Amino acid sequence: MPHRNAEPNSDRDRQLAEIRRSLGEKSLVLIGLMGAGKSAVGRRLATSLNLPFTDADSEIEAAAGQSIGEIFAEHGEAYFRTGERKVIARLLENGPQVLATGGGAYVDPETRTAIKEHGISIWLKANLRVLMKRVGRRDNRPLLQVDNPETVMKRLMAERNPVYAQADITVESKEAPHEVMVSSIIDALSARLAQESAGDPAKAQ
Ligand SMILES: Nc1ncnc2c1ncn2[C@@H]1O[C@H](COP(=O)(O)OP(=O)(O)O)[C@@H](O)[C@H]1O
Ligand SMILES: O=C(O)C1=C[C@@H](OP(=O)(O)O)[C@@H](O)[C@H](O)C1
Ligand SMILES: [Mg+2]
Repeated sequence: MPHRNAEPNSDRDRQLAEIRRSLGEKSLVLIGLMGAGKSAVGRRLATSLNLPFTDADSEIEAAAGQSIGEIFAEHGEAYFRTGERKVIARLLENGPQVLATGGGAYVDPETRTAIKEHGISIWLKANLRVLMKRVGRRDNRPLLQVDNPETVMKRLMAERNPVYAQADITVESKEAPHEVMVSSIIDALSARLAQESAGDPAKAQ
């Protein structure tokens, strides 16, 4: 029954078009801890919204001509953070897009201010068990190349979660297919837009 199938699709299309329109030149910026799904889910979110996708870590690697691991090993974390700050400031000029940041980016006050100015931030919030399960698959995160990565992750959660909580939108990153995460993000964005257009004073701060 083409008519019955067409209705939900066009509703979805309208929802996606409304999000794109409301963004203007702003970027959707994914923040959260290592393993939250910023890169993997961000890429699919961009496809759904028909927006370009950018991964800040890949851009840092391209600018440096080195992998994140090499940058940390050869120059140290402070050098990486300086590059990250510069690269994200540059990338934020290219909206609209979906921008996946590395886990430490939003914790930097300058980068956080730039994201607030040029983006809508989305915190993918996951619990320790989910994060550890996901980061265990690859060894490309220098901060976790230690004897007890779970201790480091716990410390980072304690330090960073209160900062991530400043995000415009929080979406729980659960054990669900990537596409389910994309739908949750799109619904959360739509709900926020609806609140904004209704002039919710809680959103005017
Ligand atoms: N919702 C999800 N369900 C299952 N696996 C996921 C989900 N989100 C991300 N992953 C997987 O977890 C790993 C880490 O995800 P990634 O996007 O690299 O995280 P981040 O960029 O936030 O560090 C990848 O293998 C990714 O495919
Ligand atoms: O949390 C962090 O400080 C980091 C997260 C990594 O990105 P992901 O969050 O995409 O893994 C990467 O930027 C670097 O290893 C440092
Ligand atoms: Mg990533």
